[in-house]
Amino acid sequence: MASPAKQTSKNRHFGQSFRHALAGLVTVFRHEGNFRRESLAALLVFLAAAVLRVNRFSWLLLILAVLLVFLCELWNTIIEALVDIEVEGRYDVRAKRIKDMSAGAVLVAALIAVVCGVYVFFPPLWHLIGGNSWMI
Ligand SMILES: Nc1ncnc2c1ncn2[C@@H]1O[C@H](COP(=O)(O)OP(=O)(O)OP(=O)(O)O)[C@@H](O)[C@H]1O
Repeated sequence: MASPAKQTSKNRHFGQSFRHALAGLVTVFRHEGNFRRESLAALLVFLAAAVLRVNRFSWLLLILAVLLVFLCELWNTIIEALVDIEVEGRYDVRAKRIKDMSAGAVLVAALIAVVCGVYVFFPPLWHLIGGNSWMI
């Protein structure tokens, strides 16, 4: 997925832009342990959804929740990289604040994903263990 050597000019066509965007995703996947863990968690969530045969709306909810977490993790990685370029390894209290707020955004996205997961999986799991139907 290597890009043309040392390009700094604008991409000339959609294919080139798309290739660079894909290279960006591969870079995040290779270098960010959190992104890999979240990808694994997403796979398990989709596997559980398939096994429990959840409905179309639940699939939509799960896919959007997973994409939201990926998006926030991507932005978090971008912000960390920009901060690191700026401070060049020095301790800076503003760098700490920016990185911590950025990580906070990922946490909020993860909480939204957990709420979606509970909404989707609680009823079928409750049904599976024979719980009372008035609960759901
Ligand atoms: N230059 C800096 N100045 C001050 N604090 C910093 C600096 N760099 C990092 N930190 C602090 O250290 C923490 C870890 O920074 P690092 O860049 O390693 O993030 P990370 O481990 O990749 O985070 P995440 O788990 O969100 O991906 C930050 O959340 C921040 O609190």
